[in-house]
Formats: sequence, structure tokens, C-alpha cells
Amino acid sequence: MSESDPCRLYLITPPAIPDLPGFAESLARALDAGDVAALQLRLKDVPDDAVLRAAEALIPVAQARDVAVLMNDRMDLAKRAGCDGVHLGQGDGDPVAARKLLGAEAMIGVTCHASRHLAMEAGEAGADYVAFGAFFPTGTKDTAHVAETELLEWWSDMFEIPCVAIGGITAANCPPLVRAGADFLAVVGAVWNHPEGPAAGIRAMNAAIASAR
Ligand SMILES: Cc1ncc(COP(=O)(O)OP(=O)(O)O)c(N)n1
Ligand SMILES: Cc1nc(C(=O)O)sc1CCOP(=O)(O)O
Ligand SMILES: [Mg+2]
Repeated sequence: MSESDPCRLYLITPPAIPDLPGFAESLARALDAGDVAALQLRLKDVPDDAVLRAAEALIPVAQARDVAVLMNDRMDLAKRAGCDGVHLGQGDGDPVAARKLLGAEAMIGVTCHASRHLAMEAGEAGADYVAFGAFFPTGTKDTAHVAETELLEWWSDMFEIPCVAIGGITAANCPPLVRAGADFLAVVGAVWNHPEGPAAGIRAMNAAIASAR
């Protein structure tokens, strides 16, 4: 991920994957439908062995298509599963410890809500990207913070570390985020809940990103 690249899509899995083989197939079709920079494995309230089984099935699908795979929350599982990196929330551990565990090449992202302070702190701790949100209401997660597009403008004017926008992002509402300087748009519902299926969701998001530039 590099700051000078155009805005790209960052796909996050649904919080539960009841049919892993079916989901792996659906993921493959979605990734074949258009550009995706990274995939985050974000399974919630699931035992570690189920997360590792999901990683084992999904990492080859993503990596075969040059899509980096990040584990949500857990640097230890990122290491055990052979992920390309980890996404850390504010309660998920220290980016410095993640770097030590996962190595210099690992991609480490940090949730910064709508806080300039948290983002600067994450940058100083060696984060490869900072994530701001939620930009819009979302049914995927209960969110306690609201981020504004000015935050993306400020961050991208001030710093070279890429920034990710997250929270309720769709093809319809994403153009201002792209124009404000988001390097990545992280989405769950816009893809997995798209009425015509995930591949159509990827196509719609990429078309909206391209037309916003
Ligand atoms: C790219 C990206 N940004 C933010 C989050 C949210 O992380 P966190 O605050 O730890 O919340 P959970 O995802 O763990 O519910 C994210 N996962 N990815
Ligand atoms: C996982 C997550 N984190 C958020 C934050 O604001 O930090 S919002 C969010 C949910 C993203 O899903 P959707 O694209 O369906 O809104
Ligand atoms: Mg987390």
C-alpha cells in the first residue's frame, strides 16, 4: 500500500461465515470481478480453530489474486494463519508488538475512530495505515464515533501514511471520501449485501471510485 496510489477497495468479510466452501467460491467470484487491494478476515464471536479454518480456506483464494490478507483483532492468529498483516482496534494490542511478532514486511493497520491524536500515535508506532470511521450509519456494527471528510483531507495533506475510510460506505455515498483523499475504502455490506450479489458489489464500488476521481 502506498500513499501515492489511487483509492482502492479494502474488502472485509462478514462477521459470520456459516458455509465456508460456498463463501470461498463467492469470494473468488467477487475478487475476479474487479480490483481489491486487501481482504480482512473479520470473524466475530467465533472460536480460534474456526478462524484458522476460515483463514486456511480463504488466504489461498485471495493471495492467488494478489490480494493481501489481514487478520482482524488478533496478531497471534495472524501469525499462526500466515496472514500478510493484522488490523488492530484500540483494544486489540500494540502496533509495536505486532511489528515485532509479524516482521518488517507485515501490514499493520490501526483503528483511529475520528481522532487526529490516535492517528498520529498510530503513525508514530509504525502503522502502515490508519483507519477513520464511521463515515455513515452502518448495520454491520454498533459504532460510537462519527468521522467527517475533513479528517481525510487533513490527514492526507499532513502525512504520507495511507488512510482508510470505513463505516456504511456504498457506491452511492463514497465519491466525497475518494475526493477527500481516502487511500482505501473498507466495506462489508456494500459487497456482501449487494442485491445482485458480491461480484456486482465489487463492480459497483470500483465504478464509483473510478468516477469520483
Ligand atoms: C479497516 C478497518 N477499520 C476499522 C476497523 C474496526 O476495528 P475495531 O475498532 O477493532 O472494531 P472491530 O472490527 O474489531 O469490531 C476494522 N476492523 N477495519
Ligand atoms: C468494522 C467496522 N468498523 C467501523 C469503524 O467505524 O471503526 S464501521 C465498521 C463496519 C463496516 O461495515 P459496513 O461497510 O457494512 O458499514
Ligand atoms: Mg478489533
